Amino acid sequence: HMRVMEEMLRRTVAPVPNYETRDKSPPPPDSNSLDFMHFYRNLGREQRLVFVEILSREYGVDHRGASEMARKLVDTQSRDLATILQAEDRLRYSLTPRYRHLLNHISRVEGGVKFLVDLRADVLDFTSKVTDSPQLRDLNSTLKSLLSEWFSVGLLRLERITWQSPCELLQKISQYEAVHPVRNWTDIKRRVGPYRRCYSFTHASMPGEPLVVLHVALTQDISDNIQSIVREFTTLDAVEEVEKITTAVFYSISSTQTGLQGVELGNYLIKRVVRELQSEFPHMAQFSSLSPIPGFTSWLQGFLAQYRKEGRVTELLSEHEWTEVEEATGAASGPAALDALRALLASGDWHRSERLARALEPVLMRLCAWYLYGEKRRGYALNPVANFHLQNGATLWRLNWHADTSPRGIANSCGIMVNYRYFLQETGINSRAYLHNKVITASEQVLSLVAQFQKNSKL
Ligand SMILES: CC(C)(COP(=O)(O)OP(=O)(O)O)[C@@H](O)C(=O)NCCC(N)=O
Repeated sequence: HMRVMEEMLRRTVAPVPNYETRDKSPPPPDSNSLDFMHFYRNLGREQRLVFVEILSREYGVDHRGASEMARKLVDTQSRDLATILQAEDRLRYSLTPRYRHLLNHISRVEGGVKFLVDLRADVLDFTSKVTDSPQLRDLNSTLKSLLSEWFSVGLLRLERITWQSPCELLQKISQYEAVHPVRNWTDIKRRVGPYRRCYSFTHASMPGEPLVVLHVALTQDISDNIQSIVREFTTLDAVEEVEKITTAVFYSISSTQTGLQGVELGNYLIKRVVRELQSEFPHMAQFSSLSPIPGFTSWLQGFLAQYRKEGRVTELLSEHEWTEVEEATGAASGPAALDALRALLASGDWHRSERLARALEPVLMRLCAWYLYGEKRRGYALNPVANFHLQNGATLWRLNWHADTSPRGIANSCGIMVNYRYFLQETGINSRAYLHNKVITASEQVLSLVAQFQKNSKL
């Protein structure tokens, strides 16, 4: 197969036109791109990896040519500006990988942009799982830079999905819903019904394909639980009373194209929807997410195990809290009580006991505040949803106990949900503070929960 692949690449990846005639040379025939796409689509996963490795290795930058241009540029430093600019442009041209010309040609044929989105999804998959080849990383960054230009916010179209949208679009929206799964027609009808909005970004190169989907609830205050949004049986044909709409609650966002990861579509969509809602409801004053906290329970299990191993069991809960846990579980004190607690958290059973839930609320709330505010990965919030909203400039605003009482909500995050609030005048400052200085903007409620955690763990 290698020979067939190499033959296909030789035939379809046109040589780089030389610098002097680069603007005059005719583009290669569309058939080159179409043959390349057709060949690639018929390869299995392993073969695709081999194919893109050859593409990235043999059809990248001509390193010798680039270093030659670099030397020439150094030699022209004493010359006039026009000569220097010319030498710089030659160097720039020599640093363009040969496959970038191919990717540009592919983007111009029917279905080419969608092909490149899917190609990047494969490359991301390979670089994250299989190989760490620097050339493959270069191919990924070339694809990402091209896609970021083509999918820039000015070229995206905002679409509102309603009950009158085509069935196939409503079905896609239901299937893409990654945060609170849609179970049936009534579900999706509610999500696009009264006091709800559903928006997506689409792009001319991928007609009918929602690239990222945002679900919004229109309310009178910032929701503190998801049941009132996805469960409550509001009459599906109610007429919206504008005076009841002062707040927008973003309760689900999902991007649908893996290959567009890093293009920040979700961030752009939230900002665009805020503007859309402000024009529909000029008096709208509050914008916030109601977000899950995926990973909190499993993080907590590891955290408790760590404290048990270090014999610091008493530090996590106060005397009184341990007593409550021991009485509610009948466990002995110390490590045995901690093991009982971990077993309860693993099963979610604690949630059925009113008394135990009341005893655990302060403990789990301050541990969750610490998880969101204090736990980091490379300096940024460990929790991916927190990281996403904080990058957008949102404020870590409020933790909500008993916010998602579904089995999934209890299992994933002990039923706790969080509001990342968008104070529109501050998102720019907050985003820069977070991205440049890793500063998390948090509310008094969150900071006091974090302080309680820190006080306890210094006991
Ligand atoms: C949260 C999402 C929408 C952010 O996407 P986006 O703004 O495009 O960020 P990025 O992928 O460009 O970094 C995306 O990461 C996603 O779909 N996550 C899974 C569902 C969820 N909301 O956590």
